[in-house]
Amino acid sequence: MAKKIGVTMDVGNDGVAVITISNPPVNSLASSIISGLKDKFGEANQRNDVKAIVLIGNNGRFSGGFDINVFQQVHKTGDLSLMPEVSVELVCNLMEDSRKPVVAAVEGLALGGGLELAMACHARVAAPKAQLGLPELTLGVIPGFGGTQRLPRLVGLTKATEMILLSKSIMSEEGQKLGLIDALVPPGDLLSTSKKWALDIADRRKPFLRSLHRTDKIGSLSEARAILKNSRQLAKKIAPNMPQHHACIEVIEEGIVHGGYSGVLKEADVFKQLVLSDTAKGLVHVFFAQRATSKVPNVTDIGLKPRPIKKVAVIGGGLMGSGIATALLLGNIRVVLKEINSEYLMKGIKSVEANIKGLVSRGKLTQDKAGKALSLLKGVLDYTEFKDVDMVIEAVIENIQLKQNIFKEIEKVCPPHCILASNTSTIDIDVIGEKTNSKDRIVGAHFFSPAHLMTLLEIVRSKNTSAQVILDLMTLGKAIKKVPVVVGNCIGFAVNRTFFPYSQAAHMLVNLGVDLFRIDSVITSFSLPLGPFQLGDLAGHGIGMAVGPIYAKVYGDRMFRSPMTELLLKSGRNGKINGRGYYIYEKGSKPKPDSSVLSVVEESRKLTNIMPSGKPITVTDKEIVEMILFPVVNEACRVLDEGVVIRAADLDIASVLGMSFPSYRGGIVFWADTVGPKYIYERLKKLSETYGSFFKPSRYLEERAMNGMLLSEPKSSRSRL
Ligand SMILES: C[C@H](O)CC(=O)SCCNC(=O)CCNC(=O)[C@H](O)C(C)(C)COP(=O)(O)OP(=O)(O)OC[C@H]1O[C@@H](n2cnc3c(N)ncnc32)[C@H](O)[C@@H]1OP(=O)(O)O
Repeated sequence: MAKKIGVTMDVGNDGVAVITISNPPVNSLASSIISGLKDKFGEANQRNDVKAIVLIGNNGRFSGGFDINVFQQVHKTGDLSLMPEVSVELVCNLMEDSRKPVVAAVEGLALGGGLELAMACHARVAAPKAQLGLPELTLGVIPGFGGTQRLPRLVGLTKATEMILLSKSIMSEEGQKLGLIDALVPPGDLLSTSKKWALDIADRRKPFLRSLHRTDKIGSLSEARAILKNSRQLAKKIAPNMPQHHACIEVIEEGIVHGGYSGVLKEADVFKQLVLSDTAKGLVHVFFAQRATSKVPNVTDIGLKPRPIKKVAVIGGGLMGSGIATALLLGNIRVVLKEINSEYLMKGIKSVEANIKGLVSRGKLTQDKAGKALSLLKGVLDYTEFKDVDMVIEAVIENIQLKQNIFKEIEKVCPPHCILASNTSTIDIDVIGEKTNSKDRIVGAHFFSPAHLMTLLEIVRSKNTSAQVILDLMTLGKAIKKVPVVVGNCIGFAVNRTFFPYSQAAHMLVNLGVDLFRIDSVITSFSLPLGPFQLGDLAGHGIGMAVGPIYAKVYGDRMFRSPMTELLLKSGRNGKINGRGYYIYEKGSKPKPDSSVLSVVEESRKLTNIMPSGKPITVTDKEIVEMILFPVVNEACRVLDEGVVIRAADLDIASVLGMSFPSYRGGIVFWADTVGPKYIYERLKKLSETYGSFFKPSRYLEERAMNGMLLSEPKSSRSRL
């Protein structure tokens, strides 16, 4: 069916013009919609038969805001003139300053520019459960249609700054309590009530309120300054490396000090500067990249329908198994948790309960929902319950033989339609299923720890996995609020494989004489939440030892063999699990660098003996970032070259959600393209000449650098240079 895009106006006998935005699926404000709105509001203002106006969105959604595709066009071309003039021309002049009252009829959602249009109306009538918010900061910009000025005037400065800085949306019920929504009515009454409201304003039965002119919720200048001081502190904490939060506070302050209209003008200026920032480019890329992961060639485009998955068995109640079980339960899926003895089973169930309790105590889950989730869990010690499960997720230790045996057993006890998944983070899926006759229903379901909190789900497709199984798992992933990314089968898959050089490079630097705590601090300043050593502590060093040989077997030509992990374990430090690693972990306090670990470091340095002339090397912070992250980019190039991901943007999303690579840098490949493939290639070449093959540029990187191509360009495309 063709999409109907445009703005229509119907004028009724009652003298109300209903202006409707149609741009499926979310009625985003594309340039054509904006010019349509200008035309229709201009016409409504002129026409003598129009007394009042109602603005509504088609198909139960008011508007998802300005068309983010336009940002992408501006980023590609650098041409700011692609951004239509909206804030003054349409929002202030044609809507808010109109002599005819305008009422917004809000249903479904009013986000970003959508809410901003609604706030410029003289009243807002909403249906229940409509989502209202200004999420622009998540795209690296600020609200640009007057939202920075009107929201504080409608809900008060404290609530407005919280909603804008945290990009937190609210429901229309809360909106009504705050004064953002004037009336809440059933969806069936939305249009009629809005029309009546508009006529009531026109006939002076209700007040004709212009949001920008209001001052009743702003408070005194000193109160406002105190609130903005807190907001600045919040911004420093949540977004130390991003410009839009601070810029937004400045713009809000302008309006408080010099009046709303002055604020609107400053907002427009700052908005234009921010649209072109690297932060906006990275965040807009992430927005589209995340949505692109749902499009998997030969899976989502061949007319298959997902089969329902209602009951899942999880094998293993350790950290991963209990986390996966928690995620499934929270998604209303019945879970059978299997362990090998009652002690382990009790431990697993307790972990699930603790995960759920944690969510309740942090206010993320109601007691009611927690109870419902736990009622869906059943612990078992044998396979009886497996006879009617739709899927099994194996989450035992990384032992190939053990996994092979489990798959051989479950193949016999599960129904033929049942999906057989492994949560391995490393082992080849084909090898795991080698001893079965069910290769088409064997798949990797790689969750990231803690599995009930981390949103990435790597779906590993072996050469035999059927398209139906992939689609079913993608659908399940979405149902439990994960972002599924389909990847190819190889040791480490997309994320762990790309990032295996991360800790190795850090180990090399330490062995070359660089302070390990400095490395962690430089990397966290780059905005990764944990440096490589603290990350190692969190994962537990035993894991590193277990998977090291598996990686060495296939990627041995480019590995740095550091004795440090083994020495660390020998000295009784397994990381956070036992309270000691590179850092000391005590309940209730932040990890503290443990200076006594330096004796382990010294021992390692003696064994590797790689410091030039026995002296520590001197490096800048920038060089530390490059020596740690360029090898990661280099491995990402191999992942792209081998087609482990469908598109480069998938690896960006996987790195953001699986490794917490800063989203404002757009993900690992996007960031590398921003830095420049040629520069990265030249730096790696130089480093490999000095420090060996660990840094040797990959063929893919070399080709891209030589041909002036971006790493993200699809293989077939030609260089523009
Ligand atoms: C000047 C102004 O102040 C600036 C702005 O308004 S910037 C825009 C502010 N608005 C936003 O940030 C909202 C962004 N969108 C969303 O959060 C979510 O899409 C949503 C809550 C609206 C809907 O979520 P959901 O139903 O899960 O659908 P979702 O898959 O995300 O989106 C459906 C489609 O709409 C597209 N879309 C959503 N919002 C869009 C927007 N504002 N512009 C362009 N496309 C948009 C998505 O890209 C997706 O396209 P696809 O099907 O081709 O992949």
